[in-house]
Amino acid sequence: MNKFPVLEIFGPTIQGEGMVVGRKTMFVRTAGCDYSCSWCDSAFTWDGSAKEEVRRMTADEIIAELREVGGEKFDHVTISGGNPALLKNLHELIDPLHQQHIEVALETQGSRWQDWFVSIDDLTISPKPPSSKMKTNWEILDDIVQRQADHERLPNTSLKVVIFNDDDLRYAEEVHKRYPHIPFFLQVGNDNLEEEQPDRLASELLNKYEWLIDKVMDSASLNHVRVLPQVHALLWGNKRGV
Ligand SMILES: C[S@@+](CC[C@H](N)C(=O)[O-])C[C@H]1O[C@@H](n2cnc3c(N)ncnc32)[C@H](O)[C@@H]1O
Ligand SMILES: Nc1nc2[nH]cc(C(=O)O)c2c(=O)[nH]1
Ligand code: SF4
Ligand SMILES: [Mg+2]
Repeated sequence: MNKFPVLEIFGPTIQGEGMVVGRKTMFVRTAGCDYSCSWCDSAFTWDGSAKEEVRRMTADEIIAELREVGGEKFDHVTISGGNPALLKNLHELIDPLHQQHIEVALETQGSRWQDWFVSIDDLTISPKPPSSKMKTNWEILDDIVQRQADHERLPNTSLKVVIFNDDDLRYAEEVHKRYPHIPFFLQVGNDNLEEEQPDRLASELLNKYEWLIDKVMDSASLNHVRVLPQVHALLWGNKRGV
């Protein structure tokens, strides 16, 4: 059995973002990322600050802990990171979850393909806009979308772009134009990762949400889209494990 680097197992909570926002789910957060986004809200997964907390776990051990923490009170697991698409053998976790009638979602930035993508129920691909300082590899992103289409998995796939400024909006327009048939989400960027008081963060994020809504309403190339905040950030701020 392969071992996966795990930083957090928590829930049940609501999926706070994107295509299945509001869905009751457990989270498994893996360590390690091939990106280093300037505004990453989970930088502890790759910047070394939590390296002592990383546990190398088999799929069986992860599922046992999901049951320990969540009991019978879940039927959906979201795998995030870091970039869980760095893990070649993740089907070892996904397949037994499906056997237990548990749906599996995954968050990734679209920098790597894995064959097990086609068995994910809710695949969120979140290419990174200019404010992140990361560069999109369009060839790889095209390839991921094409492979999902070839396997008739587009109904299980979405794109989610985080927006901090006008440049990011232009990038989002470019992504939506390139993949018009993929459900498209624009998400409010949180640039106050230091704030410890949830109510103060919420009021800032709501202002940014309104700004983003106004911008999207005003764009003729962002019509078949959804605009969302990070609901968990509105409720619980920058707290980990919620
Ligand atoms: C922490 S990432 C992990 C998964 C994967 N590495 C990715 O970026 O898609 C999960 C989601 O959080 C988003 N995210 C990260 N930092 C954020 C921030 N400061 N504000 C809003 N969304 C953020 C990412 O764009 C991604 O959609
Ligand atoms: N509630 C909740 N929803 C989320 N959606 C995406 C998350 C992530 O960090 O990937 C996340 C998270 O950490 N918590
Ligand atoms: S790709 Fe995701 S986990 Fe990696 S640095 Fe960017 S937001 Fe953070
Ligand atoms: Mg998060």
